[in-house]
Amino acid sequence: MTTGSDLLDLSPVMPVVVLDDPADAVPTARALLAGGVPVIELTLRTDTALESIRRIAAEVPEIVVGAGTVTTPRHARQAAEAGAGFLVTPGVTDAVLDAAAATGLPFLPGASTVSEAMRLAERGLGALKFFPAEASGGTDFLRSVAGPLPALRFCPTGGITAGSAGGYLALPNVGCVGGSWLTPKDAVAARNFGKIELLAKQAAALR
Ligand SMILES: O=C(O)C(=O)C[C@H](O)[C@H](O)COP(=O)(O)O
Repeated sequence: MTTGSDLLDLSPVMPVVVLDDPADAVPTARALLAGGVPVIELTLRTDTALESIRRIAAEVPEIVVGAGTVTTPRHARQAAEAGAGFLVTPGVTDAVLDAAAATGLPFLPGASTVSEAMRLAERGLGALKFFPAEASGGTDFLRSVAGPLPALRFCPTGGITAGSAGGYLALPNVGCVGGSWLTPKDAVAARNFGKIELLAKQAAALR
């Protein structure tokens, strides 16, 4: 896997995962894999996220582990050092773009307007995270941009549910959708990894 576009083809759903306890990282990754989802995005919203990435990269090599919520150049460097296989950002700045490019990792930069998408395309980035998807026009936005920007592919994320994912995945410019619903907080807290596996199985069958 070498490009952002390859990332969009790994699974219909990119699981966006917030973990507080790195002890949950490996079992969560294994549950997703067992359900047929071979990719996991650990958000850098918790202090322990880098340790979770480290553990998954070392102990579950069959899953592609990446870092989400990359909002600073430092995040990009730290995630790469921890063994992340890809980076995802909610939006971009020039500094974050440069730092992400310097890691050499496949990268999904966030965009929510046509101008942002065009600027990223100009830098050779053709696979984008459309965030926040529901708040920024959802499937109507994606249908509209497919006309003027037919080469761009998206991973819409933000407010998408098991129920609304299918509508996004039916669009030709959507590679996958991102969502946190595969790893609900209560299931992680209860260490109910069977529930995560079941949700992953349902997500894997979406396309
Ligand atoms: O953390 C980030 O980098 C983000 O951009 C935000 C997340 O992608 C969304 O919060 C996904 O979460 P849900 O809306 O619950 O599916």
